[in-house]
Amino acid sequence: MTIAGNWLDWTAERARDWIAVPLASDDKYSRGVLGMITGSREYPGAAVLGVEAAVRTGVGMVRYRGPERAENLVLARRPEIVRGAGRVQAWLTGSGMDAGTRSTETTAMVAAALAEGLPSVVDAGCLDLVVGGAPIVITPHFRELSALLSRHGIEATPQQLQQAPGEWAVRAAATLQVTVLLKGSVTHIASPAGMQIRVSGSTPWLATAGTGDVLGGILGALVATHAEQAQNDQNALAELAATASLLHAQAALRASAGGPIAALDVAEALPATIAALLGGTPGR
Ligand SMILES: NC(=O)C1=CN([C@@H]2O[C@H](COP(=O)(O)OP(=O)(O)OC[C@H]3O[C@@H](n4cnc5c(N)ncnc54)[C@H](OP(=O)(O)O)[C@@H]3O)[C@@H](O)[C@H]2O)[C@@H](O)CC1
Ligand SMILES: Nc1ncnc2c1ncn2[C@@H]1O[C@H](COP(=O)(O)OP(=O)(O)O)[C@@H](O)[C@H]1O
Repeated sequence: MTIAGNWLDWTAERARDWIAVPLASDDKYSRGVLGMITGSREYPGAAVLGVEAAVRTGVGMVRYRGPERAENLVLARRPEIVRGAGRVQAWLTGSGMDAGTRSTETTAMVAAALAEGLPSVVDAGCLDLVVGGAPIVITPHFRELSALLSRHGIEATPQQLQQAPGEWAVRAAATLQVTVLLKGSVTHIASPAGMQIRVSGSTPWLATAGTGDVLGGILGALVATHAEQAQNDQNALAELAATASLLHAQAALRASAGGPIAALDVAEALPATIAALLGGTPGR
């Protein structure tokens, strides 16, 4: 473990502790159910990417709610997914949505989901719906965080955020009172309680469309499988976020092997990445 300044550099050893390995006594519900409200008519593919990543990370079940086209694509790719309303342990919302074109019905559905107070991951097109003080982790890139801060009266360009990502992640967590995962070549995670974690060692081949949607799915699955801890402790949410980012980076390295990758390749590399992280012991 390295701590540079106030930043804790996240390691595989620490990430390992946040993989919920199922026990003989588990069933799908005891492992945790992730509710996903993602995708839109404009971006149906983002729903597929997030669902694939969540399933490949390991979760008891995914319940998906979204527009018909996205739902059809999700089910065509992953028949394991259950559609419609139902009980969940955590939510992932916003990937593949645009706050500017989001329907009133979708806005109401996401607001109701977040109002349940369950631990939630909020991405892209639902960042405007975040309420401080809840067990929420947001996953913006620089443009998204710049726009979100502006809603709270703080003006900073995406370029300014990129020049000092750690400082801005900390400031955003304090202002918004949620855990912030600020994406970049180095990803910075800050909790309102003051935890600061950095994840590096990825590959620039990750700079391709849809990899952020994959990260959302990974984090959603990790939160759903640790719902109780995430509910009660913003620092647990920060450690889960760091673990998701580390898995994302390692899956990208595995999928890339030095060459180009597509977002779905990263999701598909997750099971082998997780097995390697756990030490490759079957049944561990
Ligand atoms: N497969 C899927 O379903 C995918 C779905 N996705 C989903 O898409 C949603 C929006 O996410 P995002 O990151 O694209 O949004 P955002 O920060 O508003 O960026 C817009 C900015 O980019 C700029 N810009 C555009 N084109 C440019 C160009 N050629 N060269 C240079 N600049 C260019 C544009 O600038 P402008 O054209 O206005 O000058 C504007 O500033 C989100 O829900 C995400 O989940 C993605 O994950 C991808 C895969
Ligand atoms: N140059 C880079 N090096 C390493 N990782 C990167 C780089 N650029 C982007 N990433 C990672 O790729 C992902 C891109 O996410 P995002 O910007 O939301 O894309 P999208 O909206 O297309 O899914 C993030 O996890 C980010 O940390």
